[in-house]
Amino acid sequence: MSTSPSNGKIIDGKIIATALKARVAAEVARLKAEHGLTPGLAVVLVGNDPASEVYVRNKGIATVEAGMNSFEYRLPGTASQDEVLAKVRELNADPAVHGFLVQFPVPDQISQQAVIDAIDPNKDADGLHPLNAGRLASGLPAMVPATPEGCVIMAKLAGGDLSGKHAVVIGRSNLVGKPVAQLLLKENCTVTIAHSRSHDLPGLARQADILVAAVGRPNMVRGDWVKPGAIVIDVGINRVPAPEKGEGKTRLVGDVAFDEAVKVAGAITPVPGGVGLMTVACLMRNTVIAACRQNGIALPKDF
Ligand SMILES: Nc1nc(=O)c2c([nH]1)NC[C@@H]1CN(c3ccc(C(=O)N[C@@H](CCC(=O)O)C(=O)O)cc3)C=[N+]21
Repeated sequence: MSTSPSNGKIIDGKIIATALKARVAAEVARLKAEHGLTPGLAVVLVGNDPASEVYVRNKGIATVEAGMNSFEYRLPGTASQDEVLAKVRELNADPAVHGFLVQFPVPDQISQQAVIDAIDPNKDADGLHPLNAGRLASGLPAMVPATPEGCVIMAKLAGGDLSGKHAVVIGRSNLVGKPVAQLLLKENCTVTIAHSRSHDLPGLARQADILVAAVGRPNMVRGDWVKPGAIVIDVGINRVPAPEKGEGKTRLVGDVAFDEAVKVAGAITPVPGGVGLMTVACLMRNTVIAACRQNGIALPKDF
């Protein structure tokens, strides 16, 4: 990417995601012109969680802007697991849908894992199916989860070659912590996965050349957890009360106490305007990758 990745030490997710989405749109145009193929992404939303509504809308807009077909399916919050699985099987069989995801969280009566397991691994836009997780861990071609991919793209733009650097990932979820650790390992980092039971989290974090915070606890990582000059990637998206904006208002904060960490870090992603935007851009890219694999079309090596 030719665009500057950062404005001083703040890694600008808007600039990087915009450049990636433009790259995706160009590839979509080529697929249409040369192969008559329009990639399609479907999103399934169960219930009407307000945050999910925002994300699903953003994904739909980005899909259309990239020139792809966007499909949105809504099921009531009372839907049974069988009803959700029936929708998954329908999308598995729909030739216009090359990638899809079921937006999380799903209501309590539905098993998130059962939903993931039912998705055709080739259409698994989120890269969460155990086959894709295993393929990633084995160094095989896989659908890669979008948020972790976005984290690593940002870290590389800020830090160049990551080889030999110590990456400390705080968080061990299947959605972010584990896959981001795998991707950093692929970049030849020395990787530590830390979590809520780790002894001396601040001490572990201070060893990091690349610190990834993916815990879901607002402002948990303080300025004195950051090694001077480290690259800090903040995956947290936490809504907290913002009385200064008015009664009942909220604002978005990450897992990192930004105002403290920005003084110490060499580079840091903001929230909002950081990793979240890359999640959407990488999801667009995944849809193109899935469409090409399903149709035996080769992508440029640097895509
Ligand atoms: N199956 C599934 N796959 C997901 O990838 C998935 C999911 N479920 N459930 C929820 C999380 C969260 N997520 C985000 C996507 C975009 C932004 C995003 O665009 N953020 C902007 C704006 C945020 C705002 O203003 O609300 C920003 O950070 O600047 C954030 C978060 C995808 N997730």
